[in-house]
Amino acid sequence: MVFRLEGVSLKKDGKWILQDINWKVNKGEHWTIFGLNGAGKTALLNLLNAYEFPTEGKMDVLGKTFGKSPLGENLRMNIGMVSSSLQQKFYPSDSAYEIVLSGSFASIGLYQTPTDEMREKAISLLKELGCIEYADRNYETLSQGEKQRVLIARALMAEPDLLILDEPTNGLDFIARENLLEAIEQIVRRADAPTLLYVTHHVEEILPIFTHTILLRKGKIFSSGLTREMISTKILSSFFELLVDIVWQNGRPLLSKKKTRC
Ligand SMILES: Nc1ncnc2c1ncn2[C@@H]1O[C@H](COP(=O)(O)OP(=O)(O)OP(=O)(O)O)[C@@H](O)[C@H]1O
Repeated sequence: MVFRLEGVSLKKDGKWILQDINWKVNKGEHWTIFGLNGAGKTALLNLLNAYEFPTEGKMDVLGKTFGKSPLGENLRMNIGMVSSSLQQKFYPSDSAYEIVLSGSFASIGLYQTPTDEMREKAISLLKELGCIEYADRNYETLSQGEKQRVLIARALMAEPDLLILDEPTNGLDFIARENLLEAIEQIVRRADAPTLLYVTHHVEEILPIFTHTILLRKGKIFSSGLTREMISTKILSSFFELLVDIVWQNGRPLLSKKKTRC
């Protein structure tokens, strides 16, 4: 088991942000968290990263029970996180290579001396994620898509058990998005592949590697299970409260609004 939430609810400033979340993720599964704006996706990630604690319910993440073992940094060393808010935190003059290396120490900036092994690993990850040609370029000069690849390589440096990709395609054009999705698909082919958690509000980004999907709406689980069952015309029409159509093409779902007759 990678993590389990049982009856988890989160209240902030008097408002229930998440309610009665029951969710179990097993090794070998890769999940998408699909929800509209304000559904509670970020709140859920903050719980998994132990930045927040549940107001009610029980949580086990990577063998640590919330409320029993010391969490925080300890847990976060095993969770890789890539998000647009993280993108802003790096020093603009650090090179892509230095940023990837800093993943070994889970630090923003490089303050410790990396070993030869770390350096080799960083170069190999830069190659794997297709960023070797801009490895020496300053972070600030990289495009949005290039930055995301570098941050994924950085997250993989620490060999996390769980890799969370929080809307990684934000701001990418079609080609950059598809290239990034291809790189994400390659991650699960690694011998030490982490469990992937992919957060999105775009159905078409749900790749065939994502075996399971959780549909989150208004702080509650609307439905969860096998992606092929969740991403259907019937379930999504009910989820959106709007008649939609899902067509599968090349293993990917395409969403459109159903035409209603006048
Ligand atoms: N401190 C707070 N006090 C009151 N409401 C809050 C607080 N923090 C978050 N919320 C509300 O909780 C809901 C869920 O927020 P969250 O950021 O988790 O949504 P999200 O699914 O990540 O949305 P988005 O896709 O837009 O990023 C939102 O309605 C948000 O306004």
